[in-house]
Amino acid sequence: MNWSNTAWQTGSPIYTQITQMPFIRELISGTLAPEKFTFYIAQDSLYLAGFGRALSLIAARAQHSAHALEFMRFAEGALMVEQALHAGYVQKLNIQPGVPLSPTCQHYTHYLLSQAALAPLEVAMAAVLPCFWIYKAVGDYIYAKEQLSDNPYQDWINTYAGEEFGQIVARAIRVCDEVAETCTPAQHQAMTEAYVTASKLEWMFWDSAYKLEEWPV
Ligand SMILES: Cc1ncc(C[n+]2csc(CCO)c2C)c(N)n1
Repeated sequence: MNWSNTAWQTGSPIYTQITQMPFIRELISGTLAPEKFTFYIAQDSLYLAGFGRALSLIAARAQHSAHALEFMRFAEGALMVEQALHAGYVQKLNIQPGVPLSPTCQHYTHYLLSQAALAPLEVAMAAVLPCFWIYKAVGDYIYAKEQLSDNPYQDWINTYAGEEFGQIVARAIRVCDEVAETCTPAQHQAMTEAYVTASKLEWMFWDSAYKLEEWPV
């Protein structure tokens, strides 16, 4: 069995819980409070800036040039989405520059950056995989469930359910599996642990937007 099959099976309860979160249910029904969506977009823009750099670090550390190139493209994709958010939503929603990272956004972004810089390469690759894979699955889930023709969040919903994003995700899974083929069972275990941790942080990211999370002090 590929490593990615084990990872998906291990992380699937977290994926299922994400689909049942109020943020996702209300995105589907179009009833999500605008300030929660705005909070999410502002934090996601900050997240993507860090995520793109984490992907670049992994690209620099990759053993094979083909894998380095893939991660460079992923990094470019993340930063392009960040720029597109700026050009579109950040202006439309009047998000002010200088918004601080929420505690969860800080935790998630810096977890990925530290894994990308310091963890064994295969673990770093596994840590960034839920950002691709869980997002794709959640995007498809929302797209399939959503019934409104005038959902105010339709543009966002279309971004991640598309075929183009599906191909990027498939490539990220393939690189992880190619690297995992050369790894020991102990290394597979460490990869799966990083995958599950990042999956939990995906859950927390949605939760923090729903709660409009603030620093306690
Ligand atoms: C918290 C959070 N997690 C994942 C994504 C999804 N995502 C955005 S860019 C990109 C890679 C493109 O090469 C992926 C997978 C997100 N937006 N926000």
